[in-house]
Amino acid sequence: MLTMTDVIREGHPTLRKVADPLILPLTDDEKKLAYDMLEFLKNSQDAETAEKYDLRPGVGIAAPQLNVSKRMIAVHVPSDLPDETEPQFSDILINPKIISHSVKQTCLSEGEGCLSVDREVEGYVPRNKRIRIEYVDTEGNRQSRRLKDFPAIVVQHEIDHLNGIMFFDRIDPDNPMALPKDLEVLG
Ligand SMILES: CNC(=O)c1cccc(C)c1Nc1nc(N2CCN(c3ccccc3Cl)CC2)nc(N2CSC[C@H]2C(=O)NC)n1
Ligand code: NI
Repeated sequence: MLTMTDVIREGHPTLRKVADPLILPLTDDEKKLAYDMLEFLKNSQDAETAEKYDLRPGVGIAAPQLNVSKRMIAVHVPSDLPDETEPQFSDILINPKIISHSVKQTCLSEGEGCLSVDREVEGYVPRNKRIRIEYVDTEGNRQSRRLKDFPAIVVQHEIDHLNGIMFFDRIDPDNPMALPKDLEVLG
């Protein structure tokens, strides 16, 4: 299983590289990494497992964060409804692409965290409120999804990792709490 020792941190050059597209079909190693990434997220969200293995909770992770410069991300966003067990969005996205997006922007009211960033970075991270993405799943099938709000923020944060972009690159250095017009703060 993956633990925090497998996650590279801010300053590691791989986090600033543009990752390579994956060639299908995935090799067995690539498939195993994909499943391990999704399992990491689920483990990190389970209080007992997270405590036992010292995992930081996350809802998204990108292969470059495991020092694998390939265009693959895993996302596991639980439902925010208490009695709902089905996640809002959970999948492994191979060669994901944002096909289109809303003009409207959004951001998390509490700012963003990242498994590769061991410090609190204040400030709003403006992102598209709605996105349409296309990707290939681990079985090689092309998928198309429309996402909005938190799941959309998470997928944009992880796709940024595939392009060497860190969330704090998107915070206005002069006024981190600046709210661009047409931006709706989430949560
Ligand atoms: C600096 N302030 C903050 O971080 C911040 C501070 C407060 C609130 C938010 C909302 C913040 N922001 C933020 N919180 C998250 N989590 C909330 C807790 N949750 C979680 C925790 C425990 C069990 C299950 C779960 Cl589900 C895990 C996910 N995740 C992200 N991001 C940014 S997009 C990728 C995603 C990611 O997975 N990061 C590791 N940002
Ligand atoms: Ni991150």
